[in-house]
Amino acid sequence: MTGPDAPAALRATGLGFRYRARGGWALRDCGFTVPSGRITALVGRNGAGKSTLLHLAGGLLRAGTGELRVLDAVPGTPEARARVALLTQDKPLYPRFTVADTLRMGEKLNSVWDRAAAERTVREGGIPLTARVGELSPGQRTRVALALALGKRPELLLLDEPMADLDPVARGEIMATLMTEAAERGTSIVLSSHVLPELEQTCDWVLVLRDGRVELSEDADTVRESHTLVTGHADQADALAGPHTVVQRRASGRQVTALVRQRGPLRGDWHVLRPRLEDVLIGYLQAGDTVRPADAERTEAAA
Ligand SMILES: Nc1ncnc2c1ncn2[C@@H]1O[C@H](COP(=O)(O)OP(=O)(O)OP(=O)(O)O)[C@@H](O)[C@H]1O
Repeated sequence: MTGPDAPAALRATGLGFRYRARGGWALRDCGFTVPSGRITALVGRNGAGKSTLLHLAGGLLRAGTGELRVLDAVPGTPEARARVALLTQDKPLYPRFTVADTLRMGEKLNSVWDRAAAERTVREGGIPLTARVGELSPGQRTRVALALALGKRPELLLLDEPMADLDPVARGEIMATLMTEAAERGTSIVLSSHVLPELEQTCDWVLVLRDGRVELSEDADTVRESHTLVTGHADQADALAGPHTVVQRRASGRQVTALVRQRGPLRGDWHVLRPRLEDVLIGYLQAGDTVRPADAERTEAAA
């Protein structure tokens, strides 16, 4: 179901998780909503918490604090398992099975099964149904694992770096398959990836994690439109941290370049560029020197 009454694909409140009772937090105080029917780019640097979030959503881990819901269901319950498919990075498949055996297993394990969709995904990669899984390349195994996930006809498809070991042609094909899934069936897709240019064309929602916290969960067009890349004389840099949020700032001599979440007109003499989604995401990933309005106010108060 899509539309305004559709349940959110993912909804988190105060979500936290740590792998060991006294270990660090892999996710901390995460609150966000990803609407259904979207293709979501889950982005963050290594160790940001992307796999942890997907494993929680897929029911492989249980939330430590707070709450996570998938399509309004508790992850890991029979209701959620029937509607959600998760493709993990390790893609667990039986190496002794042939591809045909693997798809037959998918058919047996799932109450809904679309054999044609599963076989098409495999065939598009030129993988014979008689091939043994253990003798496939990592990219070919990815395709078989994806065929299992798609055959299940999930309402929510969670993909942890699905493109990592695919060749460029296969990446394009898989992206096209995912876009068709979303457009024709309203499937919600959340995919983690480090390949930002590929996300630009495909994704219409972005979820950015940094150090286990949510930095951004927003419509991709809104993200593009609300950010600007500005360049100008460093003297006027302080004027940026007024109503705006300086996501990232880089100085070079007397010039400063900043990615700004703009709220209202800019004061000062700035050369302004509209960034690509990729530029905005990189800005958030690099944002060690973030200056927010609140930070600026604290700095001013302390001065
Ligand atoms: N099995 C585990 N045991 C203990 N700590 C873990 C485990 N898996 C992940 N972590 C820790 O949890 C944090 C989040 O890791 P996670 O794998 O979710 O990040 P990620 O964003 O998926 O990273 P990457 O881009 O490298 O795949 C990291 O600090 C990591 O060291």
